Amino acid sequence: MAQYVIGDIQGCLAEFQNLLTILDFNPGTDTLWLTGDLVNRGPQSLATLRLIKQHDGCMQTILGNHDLHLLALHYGYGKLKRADTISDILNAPDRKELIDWLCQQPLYRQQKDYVLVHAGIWPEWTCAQAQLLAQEVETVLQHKPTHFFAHMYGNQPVRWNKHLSGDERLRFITNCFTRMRAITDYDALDFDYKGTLDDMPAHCLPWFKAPNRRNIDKTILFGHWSALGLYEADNVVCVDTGALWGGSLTAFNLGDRSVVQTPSETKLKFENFTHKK
Ligand SMILES: Nc1ncnc2c1ncn2[C@@H]1O[C@H](COP(=O)(O)OP(=O)(O)O)[C@@H](O)[C@H]1O
Repeated sequence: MAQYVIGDIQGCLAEFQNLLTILDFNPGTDTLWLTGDLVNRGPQSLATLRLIKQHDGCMQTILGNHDLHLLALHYGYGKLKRADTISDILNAPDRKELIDWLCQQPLYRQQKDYVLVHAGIWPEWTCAQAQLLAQEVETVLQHKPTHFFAHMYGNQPVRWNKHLSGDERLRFITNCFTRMRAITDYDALDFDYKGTLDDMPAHCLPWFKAPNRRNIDKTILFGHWSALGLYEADNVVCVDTGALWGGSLTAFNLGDRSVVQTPSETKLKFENFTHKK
């Protein structure tokens, strides 16, 4: 009856399957929370998405920025980039079923003392408020997807104001849940910084260290920030350890807070190569 949270898979199916084997994952009794970004940049986005959809009772996800990018492309918005590896999904015979299922996934999950989001929660929002704001976006995404994706891309506005309305409000909420890492000058979203905590410029702070942070009554589980890596402090746990970038895929056990990791296939191939040399 174990429950784990697993970081951004991004099409790294081999690492995901290795991790399930090490955990001795039992779909009948165990559950997974996935931090989103199931697809893109990695080698097996289509097979990963199919596997998770097939097990959606025991593998529960939320949406990350790369999942939203895939959905936007399906609805005719955004541009396929050179590094994207999601064309196989867009060309798949079961494209519609996969997209319809993905579009129904939330931005926020909560259970007992844990909350799951892809990137973070805006510091001034309590968990209860964040849950309602996520639902505002989910409602539009599920019922008016074409409208939602027509207005999703963009970095503005960078500050929260409860009077924000319409597409600007939806964009700000979506950007917090799926793209935020650092904030600048205590109250503005920063979209540039992706590096480590040690190298963060003086005018930036990670969202979870903001002095005005109000979502500290629960432990917030998130991914999205591979340079942060496994981070467990400040009432947050980051489990994105860069499976895609030669790091590892991480599972964090919500019962005893133990950690299991499996190295990325890229790293294994490199080590075998240098070993043979
Ligand atoms: N609101 C948005 N504005 C801009 N890009 C977005 C937005 N939502 C999703 N995306 C997608 O997020 C991805 C951003 O990639 P990148 O900046 O490299 O982030 P990451 O570090 O998560 O890979 C792109 O695929 C982009 O299309």
